[in-house]
Amino acid sequence: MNELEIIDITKDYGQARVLHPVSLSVERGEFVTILGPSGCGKSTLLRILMGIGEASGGEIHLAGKRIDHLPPEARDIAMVFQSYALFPHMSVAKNLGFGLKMKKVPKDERARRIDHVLDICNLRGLMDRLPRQLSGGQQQRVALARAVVMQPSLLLFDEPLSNLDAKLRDSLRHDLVALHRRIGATSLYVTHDQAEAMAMSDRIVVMNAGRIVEIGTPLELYRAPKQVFTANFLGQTNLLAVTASGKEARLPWGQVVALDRLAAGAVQVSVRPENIFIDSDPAGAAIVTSVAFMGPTIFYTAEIGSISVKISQSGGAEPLPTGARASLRFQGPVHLLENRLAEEAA
Ligand SMILES: Nc1ncnc2c1ncn2[C@@H]1O[C@H](COP(=O)(O)OP(=O)(O)OP(=O)(O)O)[C@@H](O)[C@H]1O
Repeated sequence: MNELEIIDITKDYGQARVLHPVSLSVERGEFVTILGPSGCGKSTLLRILMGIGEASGGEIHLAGKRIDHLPPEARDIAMVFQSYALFPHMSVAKNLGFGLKMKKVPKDERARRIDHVLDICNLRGLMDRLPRQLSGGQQQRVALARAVVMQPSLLLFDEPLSNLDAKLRDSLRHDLVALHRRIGATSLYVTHDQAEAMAMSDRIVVMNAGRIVEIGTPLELYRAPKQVFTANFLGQTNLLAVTASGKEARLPWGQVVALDRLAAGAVQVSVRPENIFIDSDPAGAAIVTSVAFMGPTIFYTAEIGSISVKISQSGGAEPLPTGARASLRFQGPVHLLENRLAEEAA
């Protein structure tokens, strides 16, 4: 059964529509990420879910109950904020107990629950500290524990790791997903960081300009994106204009490849840099225009006529020099892209 149902939620500011009808179902226990660039409407949607922002239309159902008309405290949702939002004058233990006290949870039940989250969030030794006596990563663990201790039907995360350095972010990312699985929570996580979304999520919801562009598992969206926006936003890609005939198309370097469905005429395909192989070839159609050695990978750009192609090669080959002639060979799936957003905007 779906734990969360968002049905045709819209948001208008005066004449400006910042959320077009957005619908999304999240299953119980799922970890779903909303991924999109700044200004796409992620925070607006989160605020509406939380009840701190009002929708212009639509419905929200959580655990079988309609909640969009309820105040935040009656929604059974807990949120972890980017800024931690801990009470500065309260110890860790008091921060964890505050929400439970407000909900009039009996004292012994409170103590039991706090005891449990201190363990699972690895905070046992810090329970008497004030927030200012904690590192950023520790504060974020307290913020997470404070949400988890409420045992909500839904956990919301608003870019909770973006204030931390890269290394800490990686390890907290891992802890957070492990905790989500351990407590069997249903989680909706908002980020603009595609690597974070790929690493953590059961499914990713790609948003742009107030609309859901595409929904899928990280693997589906990376390997077989349907929309140009998704192909571009998740990792690096080459968007190539090709001419299709039946189930075949010719890539700019002359190679004929099979398409995943029938098409005719001018179409766009997404070809990932790691699916193109480059070889030194004095008679090749490509000229290497840049080379960046990154340790395990070499990134190239090569030109074929007026088309520039990105290639990434791993496996320890000797880098080709700039200016070298080369031949390119594609291996992997070729997925036709639709351009629904451009059509809608037109
Ligand atoms: N009070 C407001 N009045 C008018 N427009 C607003 C208001 N608040 C937000 N917007 C607009 O709504 C759109 C969505 O904003 P929102 O904050 O949800 O984006 P976001 O995806 O969360 O971006 P970021 O990652 O930068 O926080 C933006 O175009 C923003 O300018």
